[in-house]
Amino acid sequence: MFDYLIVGAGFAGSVLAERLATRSNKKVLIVDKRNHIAGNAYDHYNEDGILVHKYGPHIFHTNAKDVFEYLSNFTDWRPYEHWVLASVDGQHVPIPINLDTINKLYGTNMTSFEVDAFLESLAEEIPVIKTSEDVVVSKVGRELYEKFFRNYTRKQWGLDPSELDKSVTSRVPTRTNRDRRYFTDTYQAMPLHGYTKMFEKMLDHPNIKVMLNTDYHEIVNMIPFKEMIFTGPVDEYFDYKFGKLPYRSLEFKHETLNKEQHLEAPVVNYPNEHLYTRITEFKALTGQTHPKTSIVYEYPKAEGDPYYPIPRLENAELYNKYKKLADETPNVHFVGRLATYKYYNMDQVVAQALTLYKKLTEKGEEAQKAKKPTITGSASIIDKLVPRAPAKE
Ligand SMILES: O=c1ccn([C@@H]2O[C@H](COP(=O)(O)OP(=O)(O)O[C@H]3O[C@@H]([C@H](O)CO)[C@H](O)[C@H]3O)[C@@H](O)[C@H]2O)c(=O)[nH]1
Repeated sequence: MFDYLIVGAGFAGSVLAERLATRSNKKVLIVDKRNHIAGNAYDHYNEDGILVHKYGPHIFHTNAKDVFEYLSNFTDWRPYEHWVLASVDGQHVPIPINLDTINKLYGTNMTSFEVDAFLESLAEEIPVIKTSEDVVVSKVGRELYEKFFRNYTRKQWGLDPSELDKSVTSRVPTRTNRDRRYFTDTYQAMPLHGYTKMFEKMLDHPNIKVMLNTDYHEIVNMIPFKEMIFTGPVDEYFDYKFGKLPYRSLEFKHETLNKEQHLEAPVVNYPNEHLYTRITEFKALTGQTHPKTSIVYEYPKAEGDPYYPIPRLENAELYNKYKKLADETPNVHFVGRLATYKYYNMDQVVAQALTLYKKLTEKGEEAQKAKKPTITGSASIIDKLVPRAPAKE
């Protein structure tokens, strides 16, 4: 009998497996359809010996000290601050838009103050910011919106930014200084030996059994367990009872080139050219030295493995119906990007999983308390006399 069946060995499932097994001494079975752990963060050495991210670039960044410290139990880190160029008007310029972007694009030599005023002169007044178009147009105006955001977003999501929630393009700031970083979080780093090695360490415990190449439907009625943690698409779990939740998928075209470096930046975005959105050069992220280099092109598509929940009102309304059902389903816990239909970054998924772990242990402790005899009161006396040992790491 397993205490928990965990469906999905990505961040959400693996964090919970690790906590439940090592902190609460629970017996855990974690299953994954794919032939590997680590979910979409899976990385591996390709046939030329270059470390690549099979499912596109994964760059760790967080402001949450507890999340960073938690993951640091399983990996050392390589400090890495991500930066990106966008191919616009035949030039490669920094994105997020900053002082250098504007000067390069317009052939000017403006100061920070001047760029600030320039952007303000372009910005449109939008009383209530609702959509991803509003976010950008209200900060930098329509021309820059069209150069950098409109077509990229159409490619990436199959929707116009005016049809997407403001949260999508709000992920990319606008700056009037020369800061070229994609993220400004306190902790920005890549796992020194890669994500898969970090996951291997998380799941390396006698209480955890890992079953790969397994759809949970194949085993759910054969293997006894007490509770389930589900990290797959929530609509799939409920057999699409209310209809399909839309997800955006990606196709990755990996290539290895016979030269040391290919791109000017770790990632180059292509808002207005090509069918792909961006190219990533992995050695720039991992710091690996190698005479060849590996890159990946990302082609967004509607069908295929679900990668991105699509943030817009009608989808949130449909998800809420599934959420209600999920909340009413006893002994099944839904967590992660697909199961809670949230466009979360890796650190947010880890935080969500740690929060669920806390909730599960509190629930367990309450159940234990409820089982205690009520008439003798001896347990509480013992509790007072014998201080509890601190929980082991
Ligand atoms: O040039 C651009 C860039 C972005 N957009 C629009 O903004 C949306 C959010 O962008 P981003 O946060 O980069 O999206 P994504 O989920 O793909 O980010 C992950 O990729 C890496 C890294 O950023 C790669 O450089 C990182 O690990 C993740 O955060 C985007 O969907 C567009 O709608 C735009 O229009 N033009």
